[in-house]
Amino acid sequence: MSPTPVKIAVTGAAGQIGYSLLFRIAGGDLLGPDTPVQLQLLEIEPALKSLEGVVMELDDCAFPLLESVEIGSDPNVVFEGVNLALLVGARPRSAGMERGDLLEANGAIFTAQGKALNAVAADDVRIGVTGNPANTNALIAMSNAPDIPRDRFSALTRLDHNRALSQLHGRTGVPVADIRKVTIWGNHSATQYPDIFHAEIDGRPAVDVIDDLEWVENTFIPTVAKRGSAIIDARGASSAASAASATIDAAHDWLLGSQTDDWVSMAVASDGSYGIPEGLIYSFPVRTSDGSWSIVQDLEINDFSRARMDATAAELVEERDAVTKLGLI
Ligand SMILES: NC(=O)c1ccc[n+]([C@@H]2O[C@H](COP(=O)([O-])OP(=O)(O)OC[C@H]3O[C@@H](n4cnc5c(N)ncnc54)[C@H](O)[C@@H]3O)[C@@H](O)[C@H]2O)c1
Ligand SMILES: O=C(O)C[C@H](O)C(=O)O
Repeated sequence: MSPTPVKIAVTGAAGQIGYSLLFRIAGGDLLGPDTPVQLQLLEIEPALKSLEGVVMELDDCAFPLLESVEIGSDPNVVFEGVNLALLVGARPRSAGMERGDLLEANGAIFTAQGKALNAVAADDVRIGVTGNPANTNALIAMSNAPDIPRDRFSALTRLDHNRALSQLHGRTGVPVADIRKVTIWGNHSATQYPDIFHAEIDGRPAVDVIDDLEWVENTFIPTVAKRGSAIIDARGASSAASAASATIDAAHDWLLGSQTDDWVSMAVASDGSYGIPEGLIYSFPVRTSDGSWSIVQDLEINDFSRARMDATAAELVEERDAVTKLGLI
């Protein structure tokens, strides 16, 4: 008997990330080669025609695992029974738009989507937020879905984690598979803190292998933290295929588990670990297994790390205060 199909919702499905993400999911990259998937795709009304074209292409791939595709613009219909919701669609920042305007525009989207998930998603639903500002969008969705346990929400910092691995590989030549225990702390923004003080490269402490704290502080950290902007400058559009790939990595590891001798970075509701205010959606080092995650505990935090972890937490507190003032949470 073939396994039960998994219903996966993707929002912003006609967008750039969607154009990579949907094909990877349908090809089995998220849940493996034995699990059929049913895609339930949400877009705004004006983008539905374009999404129809994407669905024609999905059909034309004849993916053996893709059981069905439904599209629509009403989250209360599209989220019906979903086991996994990947919230990618968001309003991009346009010229002259302030951070507060972006929070407000996206706040409306994530309020409605949180309520819809609360009403119609499956009991085992997991929700991954990629659309920016990802951490605070996840906070808004979580706050508007009181019946869904808080540990079912996460925001994407896996792209930052992967970027950190790649930079360390570039510096040392060691394959990314042999670089472990890198952490992204905090917000998916330029204040994030990519931390290598617990990392291992080829089984040795990363700081010993790198042996250049000036490079860590002035090259590694800013390169990872500002990589999104560098890609926008180069491509004229924000990262899409790499963001889709990280969205897949994050959901795959969440649902199927991550390696026990490593960890991944995921922005999840803080339980107060490491002194981070309770309830903030903050990126921590986590271990995952079978649809659950736990924050890696008892890492020693030096003064250099503490200052950066607190600075990115402060930005998230500001964002939380702004959306609280707007009545979104
Ligand atoms: N967390 C990360 O690592 C990361 C990385 C890259 C991009 N992003 C963010 O991901 C988001 C999507 O990026 P993209 O390149 O695909 O953008 P895009 O503009 O190409 O696509 C976004 C899509 O979302 C749709 N959309 C807007 N409002 C919607 C709503 N209420 N319901 C459903 N769909 C809606 C739009 O119609 C559009 O098709 C952006 O917010 C971007 O900043 C996050
Ligand atoms: O869309 C952006 O602002 C950048 C994006 O979040 C990224 O990290 O590539």
